[in-house]
Amino acid sequence: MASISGICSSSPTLNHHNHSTPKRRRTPLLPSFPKPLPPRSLAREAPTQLSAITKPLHTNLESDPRALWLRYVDWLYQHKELGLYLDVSRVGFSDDFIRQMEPRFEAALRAMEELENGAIANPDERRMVGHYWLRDSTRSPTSFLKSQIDNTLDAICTFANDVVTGKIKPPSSPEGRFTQILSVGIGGSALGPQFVAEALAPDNPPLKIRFIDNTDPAGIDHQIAQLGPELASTLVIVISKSGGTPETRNGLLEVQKAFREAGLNFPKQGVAITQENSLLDNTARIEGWLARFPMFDWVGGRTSEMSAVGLLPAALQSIDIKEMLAGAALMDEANRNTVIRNNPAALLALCWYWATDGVGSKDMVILPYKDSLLLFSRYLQQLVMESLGKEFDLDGNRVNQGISVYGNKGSTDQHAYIQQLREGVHNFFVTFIEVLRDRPPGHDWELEPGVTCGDYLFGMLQGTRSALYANNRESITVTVQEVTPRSVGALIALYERAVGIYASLVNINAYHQPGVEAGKKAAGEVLALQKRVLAVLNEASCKEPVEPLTLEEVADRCHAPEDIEMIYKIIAHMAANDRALIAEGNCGSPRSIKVFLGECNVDELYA
Ligand SMILES: O=P(O)(O)OC[C@H]1O[C@H](O)[C@H](O)[C@@H](O)[C@@H]1O
Repeated sequence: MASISGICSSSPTLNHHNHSTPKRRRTPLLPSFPKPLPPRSLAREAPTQLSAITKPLHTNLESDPRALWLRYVDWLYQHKELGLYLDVSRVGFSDDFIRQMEPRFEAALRAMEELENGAIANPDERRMVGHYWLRDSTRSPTSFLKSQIDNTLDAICTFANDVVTGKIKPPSSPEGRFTQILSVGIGGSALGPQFVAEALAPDNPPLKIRFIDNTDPAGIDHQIAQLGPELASTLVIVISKSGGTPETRNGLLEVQKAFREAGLNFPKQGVAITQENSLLDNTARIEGWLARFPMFDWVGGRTSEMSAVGLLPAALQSIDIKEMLAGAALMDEANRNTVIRNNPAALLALCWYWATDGVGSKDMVILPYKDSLLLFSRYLQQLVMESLGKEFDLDGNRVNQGISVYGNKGSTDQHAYIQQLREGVHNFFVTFIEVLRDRPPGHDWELEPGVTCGDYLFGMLQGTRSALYANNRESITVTVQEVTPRSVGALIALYERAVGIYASLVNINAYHQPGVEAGKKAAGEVLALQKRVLAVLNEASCKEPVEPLTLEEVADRCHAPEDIEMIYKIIAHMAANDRALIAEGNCGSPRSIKVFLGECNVDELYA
């Protein structure tokens, strides 16, 4: 047989996929490209259902230093107990704009109040939205929900304490106690714990945390390899609200395989965080895992950091979770204020509306000047974009809402993309996150007369803020004293509420994610098609002599000629992983290839 060339690889392999009955498909898996849209006008139209708000097309930002200082002082929001400030002076909204927005804010704040009182705030899924109750259970609408929250928090504290003190031990570790956490989860079941670990974990936590948040086999292998012999003292926390997310299931199966190969007893080291009676919950119960913690129907994944999802991993790293909850509760209280300028979340939402024309016309760039807040922008990306990125509003009008979020950290980004922010396309507004305390007390020193390392960081932030403003680029600054469990809890609560208020302002449901399903469904169809391709190839490879097939022949025999491009991609992927052989041609010229399987699977043939 001819050898392989191009991007395909050569070694034969066995395949064990089930045979499924081929069905004729109507919709191709790779849709043809839609016609290009006409260029978007600079000022997009406001959503049809809401009365238009007048805003000058080009904002004339205040340039007189004295007037700017007065604007700064006038609008500065301070939360004394949290030591948190919000400066919106470098966003150019006018008094007239605020007057026009006031009725919408009144409605939005009323909607938030109803949500907190237990209204069905997620109408599509007929669900309450209760993440605010997690940090003040007395606000839950029923005593049953209150006891669920309180009992879960108690259970988390007791379990974490028992693990950290070694009362709960891994069965076969020479260390005699758990030393590592391997967290398996994706999206809202990973981003909060990742952000909080990066922000708050001490340098030497009692348990170090690692994450599997993808179905990338090489990434999973890397995490397991890094654990090495410490797998024996690893607590595996599998997190999934639905309990059926494929990536998380795959991560679990891979980890369980590693445990088997190391001769370890997985259930004695496994913890599940999921909704009661989900697939994951049932598996954990039947297999007798070490512990199970609930996720609640009324807490969405992207707002679950203050549930067991975020609190258990944090507590195991000795992060003070009660302080996180206290910070969030204080912020929630402030965000119930009905006067816009005294309500930090409302102020943020106001700035977002102004900066993006209420239609997402500008991106939100998040720039924390603190390494430990590196993952804040990634965390906010899901919170903001999955909540606000919606095709339809609550009245069924097509609005294609959303605000794009990206960012990394300063001053690092000043040596990368800030060039474009200062001088390039004007399609963003910035949020600086400033941390006043540079280092723990007693560690500072002057690396040149009168100047510390932290002074440079401060100077970089202030310099960038001024330079951007001088070029008409708007910015918000959120300032905290220190990165502590309390301030991180407050930051999370601030953005959760700002998203909720903004969603009301633009009349969308912030608490569902219908768009995510389309990709998941399409992925399922690709895998189903792959099984059919394998069955067809297996049949041809079992012939004497073996019958290599062209792509057209595979597509015909799969009864899926319209899916030939996807079939090509499936075959190229299998060939790159030594699971199919290219007999002729190469993957660079798809029409030339003839493909077969290295071995015939007779069982599969008669399955
Ligand atoms: O926690 P899970 O049910 O596994 O869900 C994990 C993630 O999956 C989905 O893709 C949703 O869009 C996310 O909102 C969710 O956080």
